Amino acid sequence: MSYLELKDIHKAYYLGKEAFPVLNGIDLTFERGEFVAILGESGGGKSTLMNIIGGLDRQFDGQVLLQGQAIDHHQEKQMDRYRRETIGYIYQSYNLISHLSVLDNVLISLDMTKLSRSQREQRAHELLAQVGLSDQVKKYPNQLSGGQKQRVAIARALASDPKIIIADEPTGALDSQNTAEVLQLLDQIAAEGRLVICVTHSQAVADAGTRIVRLADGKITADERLKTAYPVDEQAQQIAARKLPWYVPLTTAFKHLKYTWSWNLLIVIGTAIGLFAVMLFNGLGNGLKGYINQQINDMVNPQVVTVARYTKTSQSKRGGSQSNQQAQAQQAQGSGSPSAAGSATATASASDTSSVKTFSTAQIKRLSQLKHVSSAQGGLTASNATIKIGKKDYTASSLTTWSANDRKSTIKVGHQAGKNEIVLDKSTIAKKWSSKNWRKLVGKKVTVSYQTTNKSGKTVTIKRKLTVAGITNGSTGSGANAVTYATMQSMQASKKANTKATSVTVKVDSRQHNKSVTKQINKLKTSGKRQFMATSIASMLTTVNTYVNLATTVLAAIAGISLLVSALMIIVTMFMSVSARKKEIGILRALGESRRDIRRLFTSESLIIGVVSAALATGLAYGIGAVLNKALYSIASYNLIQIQVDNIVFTFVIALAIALLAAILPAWRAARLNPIDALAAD
Ligand SMILES: Nc1ncnc2c1ncn2[C@@H]1O[C@H](COP(=O)(O)OP(=O)(O)OP(=O)(O)O)[C@@H](O)[C@H]1O
Repeated sequence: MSYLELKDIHKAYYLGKEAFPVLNGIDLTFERGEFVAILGESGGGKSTLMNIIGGLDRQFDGQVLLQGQAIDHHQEKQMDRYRRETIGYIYQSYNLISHLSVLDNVLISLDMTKLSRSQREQRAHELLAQVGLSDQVKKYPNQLSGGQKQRVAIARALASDPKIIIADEPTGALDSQNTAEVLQLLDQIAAEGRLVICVTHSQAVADAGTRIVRLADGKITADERLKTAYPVDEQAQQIAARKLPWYVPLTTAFKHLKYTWSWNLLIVIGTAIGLFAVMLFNGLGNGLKGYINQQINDMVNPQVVTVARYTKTSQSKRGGSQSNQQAQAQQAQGSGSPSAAGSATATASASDTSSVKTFSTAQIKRLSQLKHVSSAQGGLTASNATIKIGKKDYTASSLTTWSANDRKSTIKVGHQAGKNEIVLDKSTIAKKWSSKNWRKLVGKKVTVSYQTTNKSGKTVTIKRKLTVAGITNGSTGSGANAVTYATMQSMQASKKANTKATSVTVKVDSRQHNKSVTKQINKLKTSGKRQFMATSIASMLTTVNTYVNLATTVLAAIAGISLLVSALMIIVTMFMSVSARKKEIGILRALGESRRDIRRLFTSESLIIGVVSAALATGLAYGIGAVLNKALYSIASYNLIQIQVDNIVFTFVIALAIALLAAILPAWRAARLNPIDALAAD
């Protein structure tokens, strides 16, 4: 049984339906230790035969048997394995990978062996020393002479310890001295017990071997033995082969990107700009939400639910929408913007504390006993009060009782009102009194008066001298001009007007329960009738946040269009890369890499571009975000751009998704390339 046997090999190339026969029934046997020259004229079919022996060509008739076992050329995986384990190629045009160093060109083949990393490096160095290139390992192929390149190719062909070396015109591009050296190396390789098959049209080269096979018109015309084959040590262990580990295409991709870094940098910058824009808008969304929340929380207590009595008439007149409910509740409590409070006067609060439904003590108690409620406090409101300071009158659109909803932080000077004291609004009262010395109002006595109806329905004027305890700057109007509940009750009582609460401020034990407490209160019924109408700042915040989210998502989506451009850029780059690297693909396939390995190589390149772009985008977003925050701080006293971890994660996920999608087609195309066509590429 011969080591390698060719049985009745026929091969024809087709142009359309027309067949051009190249090999017309080749029968040959080869043994290890032989250095066989296949000699023939140009176009005689030598390379075609080598591609069949080497497992690159699968379209032929006949059989190739290795140690008596027929190789199934239609089984892709078996062929990959055959090339990986058994065959080593040496080409006329060297076919080194230009972006890998001399050492890496040899290591790329060793990566498909089971040797450890250090053993692989050691073997690569030994092989390069064997071909006389110890001092050239760090160079790249374009820094070598032709003879040196061919010696690197020989070292690479031997790396995985294959038993068959196929050399296709290995000396075709070399001068006589390099030719002699390469032939000597090939002879040494045969002497190691390998089968060397060398294609040539030079008789001198053929004479260096142990046997000459002549090929003409697709047939063997002569088979001549010059020397006996070298003896073979059958006991010698072959280095075990393995499939290419997943990380090797990744590192090869990285090396290629590094080699062509200037071009790739442009792609990375282009992609990063799109990602950066999306990230910045998301960061702006976070900042705006945070800012709005902070502003609202500064003015009102988010742990508070404001309750008014439910009235059906107002409900049906106003359509009963939630916003109207809110308006009514706010009106009863005296909150809402100053203008809103003013317009409310025209409808319900003109009747003030007399016609607005009031709360009984039992009702307030009922509210205070609800789940997650820590306290419930009644409040009164009067509209269009007159504040007389000295001899001048000032109009306060509302006078309310200070509640848990009012923030102490809104008191700019002075303190909260105590008994027979009042806090006054800064812009509508204090600053009108004196734009410079408004602070001096604290401690002064003012006369507060307003009209209301008493219990018998008569209009009465309530008047009381109060001391200014502080000045507030609460732009919501609630608590802008406020007294204590007790003070207001005593003022109302002086003219037999209503002293019962027209609103109740309910304090919730934690912010999360705000919504559920609001719901609970709205559902409370007595004799089947709804009693209360609750509203909370938390629901307002939710609405505001929804709008901000919507706006920033739209902005981020617009910025996201640039990501499409990024994706196209990566696709184009990958397609160009595949076209430019056809030869490399052919070399890797000839070395035994599978289609999957080739797919991984190009997908890895795309993914690396994606990850580096996302990293650059993150850096840009943080850098430019910080600059913008500094510039805008004077306006809002808040960092308006807040990039969070989830924004970064989102950016990386998007970048990887784009890179992956962009890589699919080019990587698929690369993997589908016919290795012979790929090797023939310029
Ligand atoms: N892909 C192909 N499609 C069509 N014809 C082809 C193809 N490849 C090779 N041929 C033809 O097959 C014949 C044999 O080519 P092959 O390359 O095997 O010859 P060769 O003996 O190696 O020649 P050379 O010494 O010039 O390299 C030639 O006539 C060539 O034109």
